[in-house]
Amino acid sequence: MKKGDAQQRKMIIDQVISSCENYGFFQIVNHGVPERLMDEMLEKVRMFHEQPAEDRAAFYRRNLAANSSYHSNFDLFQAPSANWRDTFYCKIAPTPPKPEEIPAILRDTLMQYSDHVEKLGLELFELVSEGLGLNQNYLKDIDCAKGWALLCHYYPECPQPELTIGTAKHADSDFLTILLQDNHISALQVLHKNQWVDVPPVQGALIVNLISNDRLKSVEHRVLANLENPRVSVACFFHGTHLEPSTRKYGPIKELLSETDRPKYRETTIYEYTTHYHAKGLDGKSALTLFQL
Ligand SMILES: O=C(O)CCC(=O)C(=O)O
Ligand SMILES: [Fe+2]
Repeated sequence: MKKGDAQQRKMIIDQVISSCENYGFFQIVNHGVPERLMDEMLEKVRMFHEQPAEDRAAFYRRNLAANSSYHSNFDLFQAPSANWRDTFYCKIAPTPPKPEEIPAILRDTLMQYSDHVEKLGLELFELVSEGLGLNQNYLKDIDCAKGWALLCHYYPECPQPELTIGTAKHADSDFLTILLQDNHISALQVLHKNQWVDVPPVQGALIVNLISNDRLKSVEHRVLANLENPRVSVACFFHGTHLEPSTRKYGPIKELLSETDRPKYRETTIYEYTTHYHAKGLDGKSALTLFQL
């Protein structure tokens, strides 16, 4: 991902775009986030979730507008079924968290990891803008990279995994997700041509999802529960202004539309979209349906 070599950059962009067009995600290894830090992040997330309940309780809250929260199933009261997972959620930008909003056991590692992810996120928005034939700063200029949050998931081992699910089928609610998954357990699946396909962990790799006017697929995915061991993952959601009030409207990018490529969705604000996504919960249906034209 080094800048400079124009031909190499073009090749990376082509791969990113074609992978997103065909599969809705891609895996990257040469991303600038040190492997040592990725492993440390997964380990610290595991340690946080495996502390005695009284040490975790201070962070327990269900308010998704809070700067940080620790909860089991953000959509517990909305979705038709619960997922077998707990999550520590922390907003990173535009306003960085106060130290006391992050559990001490995670604090330093989480901040170091987020510095690297933020740089990678910005670079990915540039590459994707360019790949779509837009100005390099297009997606950044419309605030896609303005706000983001980190979700530290923990999927406890499950005595009867066939009766439940780690994360129900969904497409992410943000512009771009950077996912770090456990090195030891293959549980993530993506829906490709109506079939669930495993995305086994690759040492040192990060997974990236995107959303768009159906040109770059917003891939549907899920996580299976498993019997043997707890599984840990860290999802970084670049979701713009999220639940903060903003009147900026988002819709299919006008510069990419034509007589033959008409808008498939109406415009909406990030607030409206996010509120709808949360109210619906992970019910297996696409949140985009409401906005379809
Ligand atoms: O745990 C994972 O690997 C995926 C989590 C996920 O899909 C999400 O947070 O949206
Ligand atoms: Fe997801």
